Amino acid sequence: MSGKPIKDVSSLSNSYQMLEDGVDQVCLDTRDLNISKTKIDGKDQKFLLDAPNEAFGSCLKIRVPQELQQNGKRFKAEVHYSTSQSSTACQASNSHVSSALRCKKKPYLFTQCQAIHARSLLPCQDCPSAKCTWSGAQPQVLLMSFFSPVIRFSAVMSAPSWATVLMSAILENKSEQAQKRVFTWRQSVPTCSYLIAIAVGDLESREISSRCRVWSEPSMVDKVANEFAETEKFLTTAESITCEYQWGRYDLLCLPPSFPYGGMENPCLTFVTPTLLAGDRSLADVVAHEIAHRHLRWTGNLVTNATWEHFWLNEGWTVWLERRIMMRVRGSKAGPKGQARELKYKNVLREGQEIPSTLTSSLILDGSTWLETSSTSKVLQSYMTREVTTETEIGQSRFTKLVPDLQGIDPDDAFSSVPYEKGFNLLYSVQQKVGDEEFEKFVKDYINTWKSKLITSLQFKDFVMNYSAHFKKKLQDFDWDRWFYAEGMPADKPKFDTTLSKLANDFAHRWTTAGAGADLIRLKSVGQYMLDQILENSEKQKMPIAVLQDMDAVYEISITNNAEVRFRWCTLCLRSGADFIVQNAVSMGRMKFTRPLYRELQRRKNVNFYHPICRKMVAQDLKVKQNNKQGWSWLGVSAVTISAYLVWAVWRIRSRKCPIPFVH
Ligand SMILES: CC/C=C\C/C=C\C[C@@H](O)/C=C/C=C/C=C\[C@@H](O)CCCC(=O)O
Ligand SMILES: [Zn+2]
Repeated sequence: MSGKPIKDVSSLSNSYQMLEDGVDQVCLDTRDLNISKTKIDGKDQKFLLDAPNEAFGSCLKIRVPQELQQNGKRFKAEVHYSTSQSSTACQASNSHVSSALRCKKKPYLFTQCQAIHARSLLPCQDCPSAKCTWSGAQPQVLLMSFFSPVIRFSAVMSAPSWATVLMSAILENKSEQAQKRVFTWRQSVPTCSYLIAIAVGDLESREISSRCRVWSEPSMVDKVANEFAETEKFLTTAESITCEYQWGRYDLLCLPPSFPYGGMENPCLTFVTPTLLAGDRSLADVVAHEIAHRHLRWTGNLVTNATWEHFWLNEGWTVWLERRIMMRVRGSKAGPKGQARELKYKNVLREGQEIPSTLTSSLILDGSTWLETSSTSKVLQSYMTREVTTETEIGQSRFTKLVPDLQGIDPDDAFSSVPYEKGFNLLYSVQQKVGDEEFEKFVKDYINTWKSKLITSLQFKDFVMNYSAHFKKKLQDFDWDRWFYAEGMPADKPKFDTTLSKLANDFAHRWTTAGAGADLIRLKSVGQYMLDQILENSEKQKMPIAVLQDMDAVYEISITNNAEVRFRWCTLCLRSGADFIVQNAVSMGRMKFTRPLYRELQRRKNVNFYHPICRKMVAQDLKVKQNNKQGWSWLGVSAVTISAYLVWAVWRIRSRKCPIPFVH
């Protein structure tokens, strides 16, 4: 807690059983760990740490004595180690990380292990195919003991008496000892290393339901409880679509602003970014997404992609279920901002067709426009519509394959919205071909068949094609190879209702060309999509600052609490050179926003605020060399007071009344 991620030496103790003769070493993934000692059955043993590979770290090899090298032999291997400041899994700080939330008082530590960062927290088999359970044992700083083949490890953590330790597990015991608190955790569902998660800080909680509790720093906790008050409703809805929730508790931790993702489906304890705190629950679809991961036994946490190449099976399915949940929860009733929903569901009724998702974020609304127009997919989107031109783009285009080749590649480098949106498109396309009712039944059968198993894309294809004669017939021309292995979107994509997207395009066109007149837009969803379209148009033709001022007068965009809208607005303003907008910047580290804004900003300041994963990826985006320990080597170049992301609030037109709110 003093700047180093995990300060003291931890010991990790694994039990192994030989499954064949002649295995002479135990190999574990590590990255930037300081290994001091290894033991087999309590006796010191030699170990070897491979030279580090940039993407994958170093393999730790512990020598197994000759007498234990036969099939059936059991032994215990121990690793004594400490993490280092370069740990990409951890972000620890004394106070400044939380500053954007004005909770500067206490240190905070949190981890993010997906995809392959667990190895920088503990030596482990850091791949989705290795799962483990864990339970409490002797109190130690961090004791983890693994058993093979279904590995078990125990997690006992101590912290100062003001601090709370949380973990992606069920709390077994909490005790107070001389000026410290000791927490013991149990996870009885076999879980992959990428789902191990820890957070330590000055944390407070509020109960939402008998199985849901939200956590955050004290000054935020009521806001967080209000924003995520629908969590239990999402959970029960997911249960009605699929099956009973398996993980016991569903708690939610709202992290400091530097958390690099929207949400992370850590078992029993979802991690979420504070950028979801819109104040009106309008960004709760991310919570539905994380529930979809964990609630269902199959979309990620119980049925797991066998390797990261099949990541779309985690995320495409999760997006499908997230949208299903939101349809059920928000669809039938008009909410406080009911106009958007009403219009959407009128369209559904009129056309007898489902509009995917709530349209609250950048979505595929239109058969001819897919993917979000912002965020990480900017480059990817361009492949759908035009020829690839630059070398970087050629490098990236391979990741628009649903099943990319990740040989030798750090999964972080391949990450984009492709597995999410293209994956969803594939599933939705199958649904449209076989019919809604048949698909719903298929979903339940799929879950029951594959729960607690690993799955590859080809296994999925076989399962679908052999599911029933009806499926076989309806999908006889389905071009699986094109979906899996070709770049971009296949021509045979699902059809979506385009009413709203046409409306948004029309408004965007009017703002772009005439510079006014879009004042009929009352709907947040359309407004957001409209901004996407304007952004796209503004690549060719900058929006004049006067028009932006007009837009802000009409919609009051610059005071919205909706981070999705704010992000688009900031990008647009920056692109138009309206730098005066960004003087009082508030920093947020969610990569979805940070990376594109950094690309837009091309300015360099406040780097150490950001999470190590975010720093790495942004450094790549900007093609600069990163110095892990001190932030970026180019830090300090800029004299301008601009942090990276959400850049907020100085400028607002006060002289004009805003007749129609953008809907905040
Ligand atoms: C082809 C796919 C390659 C790799 C997949 C595995 C992991 C990628 C790695 O970079 C980690 C991703 C973590 C994601 C966590 C949560 C997301 O759902 C958040 C999405 C973006 C956001 O909303 O901020
Ligand atoms: Zn997900």
